[in-house]
Order: sequence, then structure tokens, then C-alpha cells
Amino acid sequence: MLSPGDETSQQIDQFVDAFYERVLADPLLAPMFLEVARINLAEHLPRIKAYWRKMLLGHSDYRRHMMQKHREVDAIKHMTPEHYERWLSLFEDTLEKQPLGTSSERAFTLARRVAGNMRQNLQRFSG
Ligand code: HEM
Repeated sequence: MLSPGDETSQQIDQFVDAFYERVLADPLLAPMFLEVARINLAEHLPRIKAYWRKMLLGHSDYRRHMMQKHREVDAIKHMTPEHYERWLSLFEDTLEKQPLGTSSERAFTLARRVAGNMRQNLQRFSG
């Protein structure tokens, strides 16, 4: 039998796959991943899944400095307010189609908060 954590863990996998399908098809966001960061999807997706398992289930398998990664991306191509808005709106849309059960609302609250911190952290005079 699945424990509630196992169920959410599977939902996280499905959610992240669906979210990245949207992100990588988005003309504003896709170049950040594919041209600026040149991610290897086979390495990247498990990290994103581990990140959300940490955030939502308290698992400890994500131990990287995600803010530093975004600083490196931002240094090459600035992440503008439009990028954050698009990222959050795709995240929210995906949650509607691929919900995280009882964790959906918390996931969106966390995403908004992290995006807000990131935006402040990487702020430039140009916005
Ligand atoms: C403007 C919005 C965002 C953009 C354009 C963006 C873009 C990226 C890119 C290009 C990478 C790959 C970096 C690399 O491997 O070199 C990345 C990694 C990542 N992003 Fe974002 N991101 C955004 C917002 C967020 C937010 C709000 C979160 C969390 C709530 C998040 C979570 C992560 C995580 C966990 C990684 C993996 C870092 C690692 O351990 O390698 N991102 N992001």
C-alpha cells in the first residue's frame, strides 16, 4: 500500500515532467534552459524532482545551491520580470492539470515565495 508521501512523490514526478514540457516549449523560457544553461535534461529533471520532494515532503536528497545556479544563468542572460511571470503562470497552469493533491496550494505558495526572493536577490538597476 502507498503511504501519502509515496503518492505525493509520484505526483511530483508527473507534475515536474508536465511542467518542463511546457517550459521547454515556451519561446521566452526555453532559451534560458537550452541555450544559456544548456541543461542535460536527464540530469536536470531528477534534480528538480528532488528539490520539490525536499520542499513538499522534507526529503533530504536535494543538497545543491539553486540560487547560485540562477545567479550564473542571470549573469549570462538577465532574468526579467517577464521571465518570472511566465515561469509562475506555467507552474500554476500545470498544477491545475497535474495537481499535487493536498500539496498543490503549498507548492504554488512556495514557488511564488522562492521566485520573489530570487528576483530580489538577482535584482539589477535595469529591473
Ligand atoms: C524566471 C524564472 C526562472 C528561470 C528562467 C529559471 C531557469 C533555470 C535554469 C536555466 C536552470 C538550469 C541551471 C543550470 O543547470 O545551469 C534552473 C535550475 C533550477 N531551477 Fe530555475 N528558473 C526560474 C525560477 C525558478 C524557481 C522560482 C524555482 C523554485 C521554486 C526554480 C528551481 C530550480 C531548481 C531547483 C534548479 C536546479 C538547480 C540545480 O541544482 O542544478 N527555478 N532554473
